[in-house]
Amino acid sequence: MMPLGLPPSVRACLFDLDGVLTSTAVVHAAAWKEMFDDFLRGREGKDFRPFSPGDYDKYVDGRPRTDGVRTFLASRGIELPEGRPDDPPGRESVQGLGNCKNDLLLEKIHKEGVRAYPGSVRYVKAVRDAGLHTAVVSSSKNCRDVLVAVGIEELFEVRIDGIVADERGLPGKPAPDTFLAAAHDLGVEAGGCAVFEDALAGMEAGRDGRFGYVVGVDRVGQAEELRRHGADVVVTDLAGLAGLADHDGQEDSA
Ligand SMILES: O=P(O)(O)OC[C@H]1O[C@@H](O)[C@H](O)[C@@H](O)[C@@H]1O
Repeated sequence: MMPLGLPPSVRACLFDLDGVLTSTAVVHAAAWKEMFDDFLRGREGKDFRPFSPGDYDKYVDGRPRTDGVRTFLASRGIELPEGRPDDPPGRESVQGLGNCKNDLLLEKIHKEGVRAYPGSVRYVKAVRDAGLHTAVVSSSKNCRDVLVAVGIEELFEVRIDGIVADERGLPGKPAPDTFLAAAHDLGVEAGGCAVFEDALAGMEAGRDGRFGYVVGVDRVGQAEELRRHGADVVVTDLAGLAGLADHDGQEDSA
C-alpha cells in the first residue's frame, strides 16, 4: 500500500461528491424526505408510510434525480407519468416531483450552507501532491455549484456530473458509465483507478466497472452494506485512510 492507503497500481482517484467530499448528502436526504412525505400524505392520507432512511439508502442515494423518483415510487408500487422537464413542482409527474425536491434542496442549501469535509480536502490534496490524477463523479446537477461554493473546484482535473452525463447520454449510477467516462478523460484504465463512494449505488458502479480499488465512505453506519455492495475497504473519513488525522487527532464525522 502507498502512504495514501491505496494499492501501488492506482494512478487516479475518482471521488463522489455528496457525502464523500461535502456534507450535502444529509441535505439531499432531508429534501427527498420532505417531498416524498408530502406526496404520500396527499395520496394515502395521514396514515401514510413515511419515506425512511432505508428507502433513501436503497432507492435514491447516489442515483440521478429522476431515477431516484422512479426507483422509490416503483418500490411502493406507484407509477406516475414522466411529465416534462419544466413541470411545476406541484405536478404529480416524475419530473414534477424531481423539481419539487430540487427547490427544497436549494432552499436548504441556501439556509444551512454547505461545507467540505476537511479530512477529504486534505486527502485530495495529498493525492495530487503524490502525482495522481483526480476527478469528481457525481449524479448531481448541482455538483459544480456546490464545488464552487466550498472552493474546491480546482482540485479536480475532470468533472462528470448529472449535467455532463445528460449531455453525453451516460446512464447514471449504479451503472459504472460515469466513472468509466472520468477514467477515460483522465487517460487511465479502470484498473488503475480508485473509486471513493458513500452510496450503495456508487459501490455497485465501482464493483461493476472493475475499478482497481473501491473505497466505501461510511458517514451513516452502513459499513456492512457498503462491503456487501462492493467496497474493498470502508473508512469513516478519508483522512483516516492516509493517516492524515487533524492536529488534535480527530477525523471528520458527519
Ligand atoms: O438532484 P441533484 O442535485 O441533481 O442530485 C441527484 C442525486 O445526487 C446524488 O449525489 C445524491 O446522492 C442524491 O441524493 C441526489 O438525488
